[in-house]
Amino acid sequence: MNSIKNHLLKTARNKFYTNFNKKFSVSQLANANKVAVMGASGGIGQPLSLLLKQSPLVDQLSLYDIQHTKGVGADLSHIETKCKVQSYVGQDQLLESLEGVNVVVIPAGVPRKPGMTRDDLFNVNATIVADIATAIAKVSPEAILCIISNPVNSTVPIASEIMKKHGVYSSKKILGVTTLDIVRANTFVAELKGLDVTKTSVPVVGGHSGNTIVPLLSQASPTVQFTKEELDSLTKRIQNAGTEVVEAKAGAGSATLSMAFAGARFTFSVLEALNGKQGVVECAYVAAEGLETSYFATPILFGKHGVEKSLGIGKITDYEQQLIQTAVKELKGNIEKGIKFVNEVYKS
Ligand SMILES: NC(=O)c1ccc[n+]([C@@H]2O[C@H](COP(=O)([O-])OP(=O)(O)OC[C@H]3O[C@@H](n4cnc5c(N)ncnc54)[C@H](O)[C@@H]3O)[C@@H](O)[C@H]2O)c1
Ligand SMILES: O=C(O)C[C@H](O)C(=O)O
Repeated sequence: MNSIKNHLLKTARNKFYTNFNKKFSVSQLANANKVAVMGASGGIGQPLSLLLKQSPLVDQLSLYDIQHTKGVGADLSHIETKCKVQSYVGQDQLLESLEGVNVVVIPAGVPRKPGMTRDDLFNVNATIVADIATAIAKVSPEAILCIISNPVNSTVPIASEIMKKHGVYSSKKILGVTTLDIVRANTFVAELKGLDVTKTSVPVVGGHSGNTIVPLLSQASPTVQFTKEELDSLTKRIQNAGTEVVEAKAGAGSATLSMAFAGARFTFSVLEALNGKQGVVECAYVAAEGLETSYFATPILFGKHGVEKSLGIGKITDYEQQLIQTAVKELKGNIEKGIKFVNEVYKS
């Protein structure tokens, strides 16, 4: 009886891992990867850590937060996967939490409430991200940073300026996570056009707030035709999807579960490329060259050291060109604000 039960359990478990690995195309497991989640006890941090704990790509998970990490860590550590979990709580353990990590995912900081813009989070989250980036610069300067904390348009320049101050800056390693915009665009386009969502892919470029989110619907794969009305309403929905969740949560925060999914997908892509997989591409908000702003999200080819190269925005329509013009104006201000904060306001 027991052996039948064991067999069934094993089969179910193997099926789960096979499906999970297929979903995230886990193919390279050779390297030892240690991932830190900063803000691990939060609405995003907890489900994100759960997804990372399940992945064979992650050997060690370091959980850091200013509260509750011991409980989250104890809970996750009972899951029967090979990934080892360590938890760190409070400022005193910040540096220790980053020892030996090669990827740091940062969802630390306050979320929006109805009526707020992402930029309204700047006053609180700028310091949180700057403090964490300072610790990374000191302890794990080689690590790749995946920044989720809003306003991403400013927190990525903030982390970059901190690294520059400490003489450890590499534009290849500081990544703003915009994956949720792509996940949403794929979902909404597939729903509208009756496509298989697992085979639908829409690049989203620019930044990560309102008008700066620019879906390139003309580059959707498979190729789809949209009327002007469809273009307007899809673009608007993708740009406002974060607000849609904030309003539905009515004061209880912003997107957490879909963000954990998107954050895990992004982290797995970064890890796969670190492990040597070729051809890994995700959109990300990174330092840009040859564009109108110094940071811009485009499809990025990842490699063993983070960003291998930007694949650019490709051929776009006049409609998309206009969206980009609007995005650029706002992005420039967001970027300038982040740079100014580190150089004129922040005291580490
Ligand atoms: N990039 C995106 O697409 C995207 C999507 C959703 C949310 N976000 C952003 O992610 C952030 C987190 O959202 P959430 O819903 O998880 O919020 P949350 O309040 O549920 O969790 C945030 C966590 O950060 C922790 N924290 C606060 N200060 C910290 C510090 N100095 N060091 C370490 N941890 C600290 C808190 O204790 C909390 O556990 C917000 O800024 C939100 O706007 C970004
Ligand atoms: O909307 C927010 O404030 C959170 C996040 O940036 C999102 O897009 O869901």
